[in-house]
Amino acid sequence: MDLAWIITTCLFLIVLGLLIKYITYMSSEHGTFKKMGVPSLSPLPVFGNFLREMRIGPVAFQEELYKKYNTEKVYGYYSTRTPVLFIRDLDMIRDISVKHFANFVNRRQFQLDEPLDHMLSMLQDDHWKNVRNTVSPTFSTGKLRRMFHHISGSARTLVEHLRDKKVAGQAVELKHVASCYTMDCIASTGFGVEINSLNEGENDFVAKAKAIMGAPGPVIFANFFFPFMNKKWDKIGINLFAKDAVNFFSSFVDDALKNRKEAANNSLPKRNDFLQLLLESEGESTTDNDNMSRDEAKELKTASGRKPLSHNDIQGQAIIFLLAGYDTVSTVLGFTLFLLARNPECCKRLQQEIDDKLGKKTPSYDNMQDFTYMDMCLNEAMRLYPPGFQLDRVCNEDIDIGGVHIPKGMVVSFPMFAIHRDPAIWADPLSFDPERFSQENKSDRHPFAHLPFGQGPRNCIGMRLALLEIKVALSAILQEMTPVTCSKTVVPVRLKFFQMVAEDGLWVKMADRFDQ
Ligand code: HEM
Repeated sequence: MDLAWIITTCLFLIVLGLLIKYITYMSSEHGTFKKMGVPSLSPLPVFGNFLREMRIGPVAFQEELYKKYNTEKVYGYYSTRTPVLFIRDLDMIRDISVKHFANFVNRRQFQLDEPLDHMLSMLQDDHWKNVRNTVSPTFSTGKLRRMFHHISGSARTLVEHLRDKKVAGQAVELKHVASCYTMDCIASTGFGVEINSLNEGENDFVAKAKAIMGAPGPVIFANFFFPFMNKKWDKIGINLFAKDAVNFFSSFVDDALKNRKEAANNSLPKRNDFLQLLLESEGESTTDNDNMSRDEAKELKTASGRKPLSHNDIQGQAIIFLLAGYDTVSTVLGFTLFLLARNPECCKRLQQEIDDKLGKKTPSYDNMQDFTYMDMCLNEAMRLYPPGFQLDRVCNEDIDIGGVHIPKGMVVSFPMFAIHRDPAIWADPLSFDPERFSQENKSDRHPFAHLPFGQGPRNCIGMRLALLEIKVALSAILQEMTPVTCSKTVVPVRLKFFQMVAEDGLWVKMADRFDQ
């Protein structure tokens, strides 16, 4: 027999063996839901139901399944190899998020390089508790008050920009202007950097921040199809986030921290931004954190003692501050202004509230707290367009909840977008109606029917900062201008495939309030 033939045959058998092993491994969990007696989509080998999810996009996929299984408490699908249990029942969502939180501390893991794997959203168990405990006080009332002047400065720039557009009679794309405003807020409240992205375009900070935020793209799929690679992507030159941008921020944070320590040693004035607060927050107690209920704070305190944050921990929190606060805040601000333009009666009522509380005064931290109707409008905008449209947790120990046995290791997911538009919960769900959030109407509804910031100890840590940024911008804009629909306005809104972003943009014009 010729040697070349033997080598080719051996190679062929090795490749075939590896392929069979790969297919077997990737399909090995595909019987899970059948065994559990839980209804689910039938999986394809290796892919599970991933192809369908990618063909119609995760938002439409979530809604499709929610409607298909409308009489079930739970149902499943396979995200390539991984079984994902959708929880439709609101009592079960409550129990998983709060009552049985100890069983569901962590989120689904995606393998990220350092320091991204140290971002709070990615951390697990006691490491997460320790970092959350340390970072939480940086979002307390006192700390937000100290950041306030940065936010109101950015809002002034935004209003000036919109005023110019109004005078020129030009249309405005709300997601774009809201993103510039949010970037200015993040740069100043997070890093002590003053930028003016609306008028000055991209500097290094903005360009690198955008590179990190827009980065994962198709490479993220690698995580779904090669889950066993486990942090080895870096070694073969594949980075899920733009490496040079991550390095830029890592050095930026290092330099800033070094300067601040030196300044403190020389008794120079402190800055009032997230990095400074992160430096100071070590040693503070969670009782300073009015971001969460007493029970949640108690839950956090059970962590085994507080440890100082590592270098990677600090870097990770600086980057998550950037990642988690940019698209979310700009999405909510953009959609709220757009929905107000399309619902002039609601806009008028909100302007009346702003006039009553503020008159022509500049918004201050204290008068941001009692805008009841503004809260209702924001809640309604986040119902229709929740930036984090699906939440997940991983079960860390077998447990029975609501008559369903959830095994250890199971990924559970809350279909937030679909719940927020369920006609059985919300009458005429696609209409914008802030009255849904009046005290009376709220008390008639399940408290877990509205989840824009998540719930329980692992909810959004930046909620109060986010709402502050949005409210300051809204009140400053609506004090003197009204968003109105124009020839460029496209309705109904078509959402992009993977994000809570309008495919055709959110176009309006700004009208002078006092000309109408
Ligand atoms: C309107 C704006 C925002 C929305 C709608 C939003 C929404 C969310 C949601 C739904 C989660 C997951 C909660 C869960 O799993 O139960 C989350 C987590 C998180 N958010 Fe936000 N967010 C916003 C703004 C911000 C801002 C401004 C920051 C920081 C500056 C931030 C930082 C975080 C972090 C660090 C986590 C992970 C928390 C943890 O794992 O302990 N978010 N957010």
